[in-house]
Amino acid sequence: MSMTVMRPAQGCCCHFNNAINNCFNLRYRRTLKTPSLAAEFPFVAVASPPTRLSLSLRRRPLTVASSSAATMSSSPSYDKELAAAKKAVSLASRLCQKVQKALLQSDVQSKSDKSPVTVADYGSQAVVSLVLQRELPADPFSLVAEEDSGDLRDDSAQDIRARITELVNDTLSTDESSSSTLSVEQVLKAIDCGVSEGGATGRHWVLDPIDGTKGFVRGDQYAIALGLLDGGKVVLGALACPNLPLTSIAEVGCIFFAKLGSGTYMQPLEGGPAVEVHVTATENPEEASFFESSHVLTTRNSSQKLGVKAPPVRIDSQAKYGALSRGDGAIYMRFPHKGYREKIWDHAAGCIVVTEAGGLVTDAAGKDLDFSKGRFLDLDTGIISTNAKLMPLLLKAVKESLKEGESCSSSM
Ligand SMILES: Nc1ncnc2c1ncn2[C@@H]1O[C@H](COP(=O)(O)O)[C@@H](OP(=O)(O)O)[C@H]1O
Ligand SMILES: [Mg+2]
Repeated sequence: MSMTVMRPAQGCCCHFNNAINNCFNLRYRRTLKTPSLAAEFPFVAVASPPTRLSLSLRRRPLTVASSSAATMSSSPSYDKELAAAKKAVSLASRLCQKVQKALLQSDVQSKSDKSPVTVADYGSQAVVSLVLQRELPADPFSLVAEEDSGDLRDDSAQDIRARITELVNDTLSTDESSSSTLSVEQVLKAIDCGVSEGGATGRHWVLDPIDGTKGFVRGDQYAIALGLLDGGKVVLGALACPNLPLTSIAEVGCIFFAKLGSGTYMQPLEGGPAVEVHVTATENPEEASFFESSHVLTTRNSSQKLGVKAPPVRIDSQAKYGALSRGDGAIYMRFPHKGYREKIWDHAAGCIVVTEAGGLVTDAAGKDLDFSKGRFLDLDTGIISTNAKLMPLLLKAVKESLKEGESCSSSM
């Protein structure tokens, strides 16, 4: 099946860009609570006939492929791994959506009560671990992931263990290949598979079971991010963004997936045709909108030096990489406080999703991210991402800013 995706005009004025940014900020926030926001964005195109998708604000035609065509045109290796990864993050998303919905509907939930996010974090990790092992039984299994079951084994965590186990069993029962009901111990063991150190040799799955926990708790953006390292390189990624609008604000929930050398595709989380996506082709910094974390604030100086006029679009999690890969914005900058060590699960899936869509992801020195050094990224200050045309300008602006001493952003 072939379709046309509309991309935004490249020559729009800064004023328009500011409007876009403001709308993006709204569009990416609280999609779960206020799906009716669609009415507020008349320029956000809604896909009407099933054979034609319109990506909001885009004018450049793109190649679009159904998921089967996408698979056929890709390289033969890692096909089954990608299929397993997509299934794993999709099922984990279901678990997270269930917990988030209950969390947001609960009037009595105290803001300081971390248990819903804890339950979803562990549950998501267990589901991904179990699905990967079940789908790829012949492969040695190594998982580098954020959580371990240490705290859950405490006597006081009995209820939470039971709740996680129930959620994992409920979620897996929605998949036809699931058979037996798992015990608490089996679920804890699945979580503990995530202790791998990764490294430069062999294959290692890299998982953030809920990236953007702050966004998750607020009802905003979060992601289930899964990548596969082979020989220290990210060779595939599946990035589920349950609250990210798809083609219109009314349709929420996307999965981005990419395999080395095969491009990046976006698909509705609930299933449907996959669309090949590309980063924006804009060359003009004045037209560029940029993303930053909701709580790791980027240096203003760099964007000002670059000539970016639009205010930053703040969203949580690697949903930023997904949005960048489909050209929603042009730049992502991340400058954590001095001494902060970036973890590989916060960037592995997002990185390949952007690079396969034609973008670049580097540290502040312009070096590719190195995922071969274990659980942490070994990098120069910060992470920046944009298209190939803007990257030299962005690197120059960042270097000048760093030289002037504005090396660190504030963390909220
Ligand atoms: N002060 C800080 N500086 C940099 N990164 C931080 C941070 N505090 C938390 N993080 C990381 O940033 C991730 C969220 O990314 P973002 O800021 O883009 O939403 C968090 O992932 P989790 O939410 O999985 O813990 C966490 O790993
Ligand atoms: Mg994270």
